[in-house]
Amino acid sequence: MELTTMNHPYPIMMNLSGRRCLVVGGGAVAERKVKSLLQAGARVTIVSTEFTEGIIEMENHAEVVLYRQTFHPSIMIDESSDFASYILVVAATNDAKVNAHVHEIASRQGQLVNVVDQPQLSSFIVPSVVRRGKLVIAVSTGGASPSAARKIAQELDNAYGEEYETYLDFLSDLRLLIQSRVADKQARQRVFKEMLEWDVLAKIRGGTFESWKEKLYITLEKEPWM
Ligand SMILES: C[C@@]1(CC(=O)O)C2=NC(=C\c3[nH]c(c(CCC(=O)O)c3CC(=O)O)Cc3[nH]c(c(CC(=O)O)c3CCC(=O)O)/C=C3\N/C(=C\2)[C@@H](CCC(=O)O)[C@]3(C)CC(=O)O)/[C@H]1CCC(=O)O
Ligand SMILES: NC(=O)c1ccc[n+]([C@@H]2O[C@H](COP(=O)([O-])OP(=O)(O)OC[C@H]3O[C@@H](n4cnc5c(N)ncnc54)[C@H](O)[C@@H]3O)[C@@H](O)[C@H]2O)c1
Repeated sequence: MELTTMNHPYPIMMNLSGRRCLVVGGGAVAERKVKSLLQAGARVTIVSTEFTEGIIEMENHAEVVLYRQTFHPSIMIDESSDFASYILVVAATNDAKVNAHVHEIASRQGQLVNVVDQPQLSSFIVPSVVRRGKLVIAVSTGGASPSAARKIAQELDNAYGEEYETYLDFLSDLRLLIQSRVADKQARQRVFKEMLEWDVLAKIRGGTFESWKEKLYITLEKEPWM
């Protein structure tokens, strides 16, 4: 049997902060997609005949709007309505025809669309994700086995501890400092590589990181930087 999902997916990290997204359907799958959209800072409108308890609780969230109604194309087409201008659409009902209809309208309008029961129609699929502050690890099987994607992500979840959040914040701050102080591109890149060899993670785990960082910054202040 041939795999009908994506053979060459293009992985991207999208900035959805403040962007409007539409989820059609209010079951367990819709709830999972809404949660991940909210984590990304999106504003989410959910249209469904019924909602899970979890989605109803989300109504208190400032970025969530619920409409209890049957899907109708005007929801997505009518420019004057509250529903227009979604950057991203998720078709998550348990009715394949409705999901296909949502897909058809979204595609016609050039919107990105995820169809939860027909991956072959989707312009994007959702990976399993592990987050440690600025570090985001996304695992996808291109739809071949969502449960395998989840299992692999759980393995990575165990392998990459909480210390990675502090570590990435440190690398990010230091990188900005070096970018502002070291004019020579090659010299900058040497320092970036060298930074990765310092055993910072062990220092974070061992509780000596803050005092070490303080000393490092004092030393760096004295550096001639060229
Ligand atoms: C990663 C994750 C993200 C998320 O949903 O947020 C996600 N599915 C997750 C879990 C999961 N989904 C399913 C099971 C049951 C076991 C099983 O069937 O394996 C489990 C396991 C579980 O629940 O533990 C069933 C299932 N999933 C899809 C179909 C339809 C089809 O294949 O036709 C069916 C069959 C429905 C049926 O037959 O009735 C389709 C998709 N699911 C995807 C993503 C996309 C491909 C991802 C990839 O492979 O890269 C894709 C293509 C579209 C999309 O949804 O974007 C999330 C883990 C979140 C986490 O990490 O916690
Ligand atoms: N992508 C995935 O990760 C994944 C995982 C499991 C299942 N699925 C598929 O996703 C589908 C949805 O799963 P679920 O567990 O959330 O189903 P569910 O039955 O719990 O929820 C379906 C929701 O769709 C709403 N709905 C149905 N018809 C509608 C309409 N015409 N207009 C508006 N709302 C409508 C219902 O009110 C309900 O809230 C399943 O049919 C299954 O095929 C996908």
